[in-house]
Amino acid sequence: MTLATHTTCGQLPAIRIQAPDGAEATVTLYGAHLVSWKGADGAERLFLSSRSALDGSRAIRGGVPVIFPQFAERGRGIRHGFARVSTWRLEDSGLDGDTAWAVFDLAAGDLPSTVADAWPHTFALSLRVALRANTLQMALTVRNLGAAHFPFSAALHTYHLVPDVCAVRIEGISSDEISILDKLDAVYPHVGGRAQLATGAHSLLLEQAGFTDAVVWNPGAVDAAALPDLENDEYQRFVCVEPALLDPLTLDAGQTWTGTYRIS
Ligand SMILES: O=P(O)(O)OC[C@H]1O[C@H](O)[C@H](O)[C@@H](O)[C@@H]1O
Repeated sequence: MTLATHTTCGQLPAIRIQAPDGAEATVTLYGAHLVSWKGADGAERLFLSSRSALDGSRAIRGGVPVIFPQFAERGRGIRHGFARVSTWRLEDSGLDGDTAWAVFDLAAGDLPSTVADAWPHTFALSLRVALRANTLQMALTVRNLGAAHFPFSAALHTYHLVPDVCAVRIEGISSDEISILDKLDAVYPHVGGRAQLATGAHSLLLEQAGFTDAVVWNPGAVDAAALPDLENDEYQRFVCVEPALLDPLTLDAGQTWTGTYRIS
């Protein structure tokens, strides 16, 4: 049985990962971007904007953008880094017990010279996506294959699909329960690593390790209207709860860092 098959999402080549229990995920090679995740119950768990570019001309709006090596504008490089707008490679895929998985790689040599010149470090990234039943696990690994250290930030900018953002409740990230009345763009440093997201449809356990921080984002009506790749009312259908490593971490030559995000 083939568990990882080639497909497309819009004009983008993608890989569909299917677990024996029916859980499935689709990852575009552009950005190693998880654009769809369905649990074994068949229900979609991720938001994807109906107006997202799906042709490689700009970052995908929705799913799980991989943020590296900088978060937002916290650095001199392109906004949220180059990983989400680079073309990754499917490295391997398989089945561990009931868990289907695939690994995507991006290395310095894959970057166009304009990007590589602006961030001249010998790195390798890998994203492992694994699923079974109603659980998704992502692991982002950064390797320093060069002779000099480099600093980086990273995040898995997850757009959780919700029936109505007003009904969302998040516990475990802040001392107070988080709800979204209008726009929210909040950074929570040094989180404990376990949070509960009540979407209104599901209660999800969010577990992160390696990523020290969390960001919760919803643009609200006004900012959503200014985003060209989001329908005006679509902000009501997602909340981003993002495991993040915001303060740049310095990775010495030969060192490896891994951040994980588990949603169940
Ligand atoms: O529009 P993007 O570049 O994808 O960024 C989307 C959002 O990402 C993060 O959540 C930031 O905290 C927000 O400030 C930002 O607006």
